[in-house]
Amino acid sequence: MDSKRAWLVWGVGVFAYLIAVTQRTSFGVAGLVATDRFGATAAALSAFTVIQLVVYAGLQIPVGVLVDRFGPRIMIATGAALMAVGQLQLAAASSIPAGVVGRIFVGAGDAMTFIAVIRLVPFWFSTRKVPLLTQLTGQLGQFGQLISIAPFAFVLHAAGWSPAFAGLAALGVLACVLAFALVRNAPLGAVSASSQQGLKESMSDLATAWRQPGTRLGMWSHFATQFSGTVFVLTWGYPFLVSGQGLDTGTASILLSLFVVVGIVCGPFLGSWVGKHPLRRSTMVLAVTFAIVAVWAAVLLQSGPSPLWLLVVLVLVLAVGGPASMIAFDFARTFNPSHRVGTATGIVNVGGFFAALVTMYMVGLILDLLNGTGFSPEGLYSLDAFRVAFSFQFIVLGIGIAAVITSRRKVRRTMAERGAVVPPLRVVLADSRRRQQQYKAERRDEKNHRKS
Ligand SMILES: N[C@@H](Cc1c[nH]cn1)C(=O)NCC(=O)O
Repeated sequence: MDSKRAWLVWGVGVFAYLIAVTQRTSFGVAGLVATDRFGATAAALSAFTVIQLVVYAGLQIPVGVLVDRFGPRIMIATGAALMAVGQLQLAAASSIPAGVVGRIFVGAGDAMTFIAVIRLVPFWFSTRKVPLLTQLTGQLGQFGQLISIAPFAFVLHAAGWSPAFAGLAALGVLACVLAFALVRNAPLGAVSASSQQGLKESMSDLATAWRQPGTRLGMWSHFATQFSGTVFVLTWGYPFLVSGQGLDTGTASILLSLFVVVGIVCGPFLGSWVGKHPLRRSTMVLAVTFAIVAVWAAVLLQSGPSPLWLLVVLVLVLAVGGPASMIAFDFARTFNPSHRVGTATGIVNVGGFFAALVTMYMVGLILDLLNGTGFSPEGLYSLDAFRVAFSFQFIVLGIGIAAVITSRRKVRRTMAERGAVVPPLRVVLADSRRRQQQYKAERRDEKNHRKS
């Protein structure tokens, strides 16, 4: 536990996840070049990202079961290898179907990585460190986006399509080799991170993980906090900022890069806060979700473009949703026995990505419908059209908030049946105020006593 070896294993895991995020986000950066190469329309191009995400989200639960069955090492290495194959296929592809096949491989390999990497953390580190390291894993991985935005984009424009994607495939091979060589599922002599159970037992574990209210609380927490930022970064944020709000492309790109910075600043804070206040995790999830509702309301209720400071606040709040969504994995870990954590993590991870896919699709659909009916003379990506289309998020946020509150009630009831009662927040706050006053009064008395 907490040994040098533990840091090495975790470091390689984080590297593999960072490379997975690079592979995931690389196609977004290549949009314009892809239009020329495949002679594709915008709709056909968005299919690349949507299909990749559908594969990713669809594989979360089977992959979670496989992580429990075979352990993280083999899953991380296989995931990296699949992504390398996918990027090689894309490097060679010159038709849309061939390109989509490449992205399917990338989505499948990506699906294997994150769940397996955060599964390593509780096996290698003491319980005290786990929430912080889980956060750091999530946030450090997001730097993969910056590799897509800068070095990958540079190679793409300087050397061309095939060398750029072949380069990404090489990074995948490197991650695969490092994972095979250096990652071990658990320290020597510790309970193994893989189990010998068959399909029947795995299915029964899946059902048990789903029935556990803490797993569902995690899934809904992920659902509520993560989707709005994911939709913004992966699809509609850039056109909203540039065409809708009238920002120049440089400012819009800087705002989108802020996501990574905010995550790395807030992640450790949220991680240590969760470690200190495990009974208040869902309160933090709700606070962040309400902040997302409030900031979207403030932006979408403006009759014209929002001032820049408000757009910066929007991006900051959406970005905090990333670290807040990592709290969801803490629920999966603490409410399930270790042999079922991979399965529970897979269930949790479906939440945010499912909500993001539905929202991406619905925003596009509403924009198309409004354009078809001539709602806005300024065209498909006008601010008014975005204001209507983005309002769809309030429905998804509302569902998320209601589901978090309902599943939290269920979790607390189950805990109370076992004798662990979670006191209401107002009682805790009143108690802490009373203790502070008492402490101050005692200090005052002590001073007076010394003086006299
Ligand atoms: N919550 C995210 C990770 C994250 C952290 N900050 C911003 N995003 C998540 O669910 N990750 C899963 C993955 O495969 O990336």
